[in-house]
Amino acid sequence: MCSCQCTHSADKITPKAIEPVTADSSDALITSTDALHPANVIVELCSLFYTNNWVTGTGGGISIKDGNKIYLAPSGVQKERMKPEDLFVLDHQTREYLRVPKVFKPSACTPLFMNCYDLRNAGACIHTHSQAAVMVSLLYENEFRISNIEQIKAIPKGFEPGYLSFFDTLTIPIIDNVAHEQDLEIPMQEIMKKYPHTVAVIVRRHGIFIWGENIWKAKIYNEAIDYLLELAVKMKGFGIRTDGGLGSEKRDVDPKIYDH
Ligand SMILES: CSC[C@@H](O)[C@@H](O)C(=O)COP(=O)(O)O
Ligand SMILES: [Zn+2]
Repeated sequence: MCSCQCTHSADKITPKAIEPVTADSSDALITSTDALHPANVIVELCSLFYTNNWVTGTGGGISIKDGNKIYLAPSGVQKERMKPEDLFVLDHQTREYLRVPKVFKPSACTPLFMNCYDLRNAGACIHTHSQAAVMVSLLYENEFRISNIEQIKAIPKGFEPGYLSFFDTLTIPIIDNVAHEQDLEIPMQEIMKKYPHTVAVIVRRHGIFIWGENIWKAKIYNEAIDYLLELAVKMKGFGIRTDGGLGSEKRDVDPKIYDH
């Protein structure tokens, strides 16, 4: 019975909202002298990615999962100035915040990072506003495909253990952007189910989401994929095919003509 003495069954009672945990009482979650603590790694990598032009102007974000705890960069933060105390910590099972920073709101990327944890059992997710990803999303329609480039070998096959070979084709799906980033949650889930082997999703005119078993794998995938995206844009500029074929690509000034 519920507390109002009515006949509602207890299992239909909405759980009482847990009081938000203040930053003061939960600083231990993000305070460590260990450079490999997730809070310190997120700060380090956000700063590094800023210098690569991947997360400038507050765009993009990084999240790391450590056991049941999910560490998230906050919304609207200048990534190169971010500190461990700016981070959110979320309990994966209960979806309750274990820690909220004093000033920042949760990132709009949060539901998209949760997609990676829920659907792929990822250990970390990276979102960048890479210009190469944006350019590729304008040059390819539904998929980015590239083959016969050495750097492909840094990307996992996905369908079985091991990495792609030089002659394999790396395929990354592209979805359309929406007005509010959190509304990408369902389209991203759908494309992740349609491409069960991919470690990344490109969002047209926006950027890219990349995940991995842990943050260091995700970092490698992000660097390797961005290298391939940037290279593909240059290759297309010279009319060179990205599928490994030797012939020139048909050049067309109509931006509606996409590669296949
Ligand atoms: C430059 S604003 C970019 C945001 O709308 C969003 O795309 C993004 O990547 C970061 O969202 P945020 O809520 O600031 O973590
Ligand atoms: Zn974004």
